[in-house]
Amino acid sequence: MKNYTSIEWIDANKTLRLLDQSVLPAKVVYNDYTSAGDIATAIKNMVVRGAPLIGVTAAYGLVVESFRVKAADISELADLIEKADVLLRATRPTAVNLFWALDEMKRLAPVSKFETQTQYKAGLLSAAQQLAEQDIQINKKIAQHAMQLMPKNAVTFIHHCNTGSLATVDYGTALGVIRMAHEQGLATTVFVDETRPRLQGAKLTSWELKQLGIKHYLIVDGASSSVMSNNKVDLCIVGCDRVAANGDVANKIGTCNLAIVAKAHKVPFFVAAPLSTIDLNTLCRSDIEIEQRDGDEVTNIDGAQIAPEGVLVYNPAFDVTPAEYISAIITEKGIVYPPFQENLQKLKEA
Ligand SMILES: CSC[C@@H](O)[C@@H](O)C(=O)COP(=O)(O)O
Repeated sequence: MKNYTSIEWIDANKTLRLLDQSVLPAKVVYNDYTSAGDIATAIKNMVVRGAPLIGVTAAYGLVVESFRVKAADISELADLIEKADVLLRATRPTAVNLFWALDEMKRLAPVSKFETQTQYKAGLLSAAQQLAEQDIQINKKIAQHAMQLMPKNAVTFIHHCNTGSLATVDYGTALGVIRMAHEQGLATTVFVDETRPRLQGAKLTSWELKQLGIKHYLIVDGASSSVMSNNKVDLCIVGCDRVAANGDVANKIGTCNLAIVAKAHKVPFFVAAPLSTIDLNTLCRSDIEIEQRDGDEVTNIDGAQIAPEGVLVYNPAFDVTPAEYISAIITEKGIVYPPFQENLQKLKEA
């Protein structure tokens, strides 16, 4: 299997290399970035996407900016990094990993810790590298914990959006679970929601599963009830962009529909989430800002208009699945079951 890296630091020219996810699977294109402004645009335009990858990319946004700008002294450099931080925070509002990663950069590499600009830049780089490396280890731990939820010999999943190597630094969260099930020898089948309007399932998840050699069927989002009626589906598994303190889960639009259908068919519904996605400061679903995106995403597919000119479009990029539809949340520290309010708090404190 060829491994396409979603993100790579090129130290020789202080450049961040990102796989352009907006043109996959038709083209495999890497773009190099040397400014926080261009990285902010890449996040906004979904050249990179997926909550954990957005966070790590933003962290590197500060790093490239530190090498790009010319500051008179370390305090001026810190001001310029702060401006970049503000710019990066304004890109996508729902995935809490973005804010978490930028907060982590301040915690791991506070300017007060350094005397020179050179030291500060090296500190920012090392912090971003730490976040990137840790993401891979966390994903593998999530998958390891999830293995206890798998049936013995064969497993059939329904998966929504893309949560694989492309949505993370590597391995993936929900797709990492699927990948580990396959690696451990279970006969693995995945029904892949195409995930309108951006088609992350059709374009990205099928692409990843194909490279991993995992059997999968691409389905339209509305097919999940039919699939659950006519096939033995063991479980639904999704990633997420933010888990509120009460266990409500924000994820790609359509996740809540899938969860409701799963409950009606008595199919367990699991969420794979690193601790960085659990935000105890967000109390419940009404506290989560849902990103609204351009109507063109709905009226056009790959540049071809499919709806009448001027049609009104409502295009929320995410929905929130109420906690009562979620069987468990799988984290790197273990599996959290209801009551989520109490158990998420305990997990974060442990
Ligand atoms: C491990 S990725 C988890 C989520 O970020 C993923 O399910 C998702 O909703 C991605 O949305 P996207 O709009 O493609 O960034």
